[in-house]
Amino acid sequence: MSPSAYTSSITAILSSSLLLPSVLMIACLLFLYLAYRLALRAFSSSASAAAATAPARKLPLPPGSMGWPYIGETFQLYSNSNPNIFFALKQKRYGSIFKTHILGCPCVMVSSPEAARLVLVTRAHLFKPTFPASKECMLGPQAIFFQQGEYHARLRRLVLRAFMPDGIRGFVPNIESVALCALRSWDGRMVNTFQEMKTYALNVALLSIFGKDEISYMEELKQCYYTLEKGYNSMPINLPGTLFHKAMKARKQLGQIVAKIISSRREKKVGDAGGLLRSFMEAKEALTEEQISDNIIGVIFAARDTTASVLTWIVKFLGENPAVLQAVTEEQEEIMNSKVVDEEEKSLSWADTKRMPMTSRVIQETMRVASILSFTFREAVQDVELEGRFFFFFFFFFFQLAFCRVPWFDLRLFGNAGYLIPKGWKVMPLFRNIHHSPDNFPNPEKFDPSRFEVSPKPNTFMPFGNGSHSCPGNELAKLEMLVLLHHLTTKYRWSVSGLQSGIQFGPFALPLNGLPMTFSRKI
Ligand code: HEM
Repeated sequence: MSPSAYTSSITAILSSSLLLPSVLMIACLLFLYLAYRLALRAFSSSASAAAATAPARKLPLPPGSMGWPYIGETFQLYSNSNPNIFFALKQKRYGSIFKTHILGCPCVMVSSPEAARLVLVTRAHLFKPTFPASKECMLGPQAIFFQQGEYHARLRRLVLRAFMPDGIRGFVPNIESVALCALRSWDGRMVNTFQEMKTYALNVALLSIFGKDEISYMEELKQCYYTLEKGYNSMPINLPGTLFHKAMKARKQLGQIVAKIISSRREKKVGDAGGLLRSFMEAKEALTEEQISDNIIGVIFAARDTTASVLTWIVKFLGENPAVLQAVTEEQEEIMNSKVVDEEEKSLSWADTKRMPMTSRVIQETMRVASILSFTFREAVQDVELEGRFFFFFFFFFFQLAFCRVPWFDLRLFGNAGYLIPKGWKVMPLFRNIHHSPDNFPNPEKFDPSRFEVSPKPNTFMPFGNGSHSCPGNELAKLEMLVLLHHLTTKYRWSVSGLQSGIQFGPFALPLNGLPMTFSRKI
């Protein structure tokens, strides 16, 4: 091939519409990679001055302030009854990753979807779950929340087996009975919505744990659980007379009740009652009675206030948004009418609960707006370097070129080359900030279920967490909410008692005073 022919064929290839963007892209990627390496080196050298006193640090700590010695910024966090105000102010000032110091612990708070995913999913092995020791001994040190590694994976398989659709679909008629019974008991009364929803959620949790047939010991078990619960947020002082002491005693009794249920099941060889206990008892690698009871108590704890808070918010939001309530009621009435045979209403089925898209969107939007779990806690098990945003830039740039769009540059992406999270520091992914960011959800304070007609951007909607510790009870939670809402909207109307607005935290976000309401039957 002559040089001129060679040159012209290269020109022809280069000018072809497919290759030119690719060459440009490779050149840009190379350029950005070099820039990234240079930035990393710059950070290393700026940190080297401190290397004589501290271990070599490649990256700086995140921006933020650490407050006073030991107490840190605890007062700033608790000076307002709403901790989200503290988080939002910090985020505005320092960006989506910032450091602070709360209750004697240095913390890094993360509120970008990418950083939260990194902590909870892609590098989850570098961050262990962490709870105050008093909470751990109250719920049971062998409960799933506190575990990592093989034991955690084993427990999680057993819990998921009980709470995945196949494990719970058979419970729909039983959950429906529990819902109808609850609604009947509210009829014509002024009730504290949250307290009533707690009773409903507890009954559903016990059903899903002990199965349809288990009725012995249930009252005793509930009474012990109520005492345990009262001590959960108390000062951890284990002296006779204190709430904490009573709670620890109740915890011991709960363990004994679970042991009695296990042994009576073994004697009777009850096999088909279903539920979590059955899943635990049929584990290939047997669990001890203590492990079973720690996890049963833990699951009751995880299932109850969470679901009850979301249900309380749903009742509030539906009451405040008549058009949405109307749409939900119409959807539910259509299902109800399709279930009437010979003037009798048949039980809901699992398939019916899959025909409730509008109601499901209301649940999703409620979980986003209310974000009842504003954040979760992890602890860095070693020094962890959070890479900068160059990685995301690569991805983004590639995407732009691949789809032949005009590349645009978000300068914030050049903002940093990364941060160091030192070993032992707490790390808090801030779910609520992610759910309330206008970048992820336009007009975020507005209750608008229609936004869920399209799926949210990846990692921006995490009401059930993310990764290996994400909520294994999410299918059950959604199911029990749908069943209750079916009967609530088709058969009852409700109104707020008294002028009360506002939020309380205890520890979940809740309408003020648990939302006192009057419910009455429609016909
Ligand atoms: C609307 C109700 C619920 C919400 C919003 C919710 C939310 C969450 C979240 C965010 C986590 C992850 C926490 C973390 O990563 O640190 C979690 C974990 C967990 N949830 Fe739920 N949950 C709900 C209902 C339930 C129910 C009904 C059950 C059981 C029947 C349950 C059982 C659990 C368990 C056992 C874990 C710990 C999982 C592990 O550590 O591997 N939750 N939940």
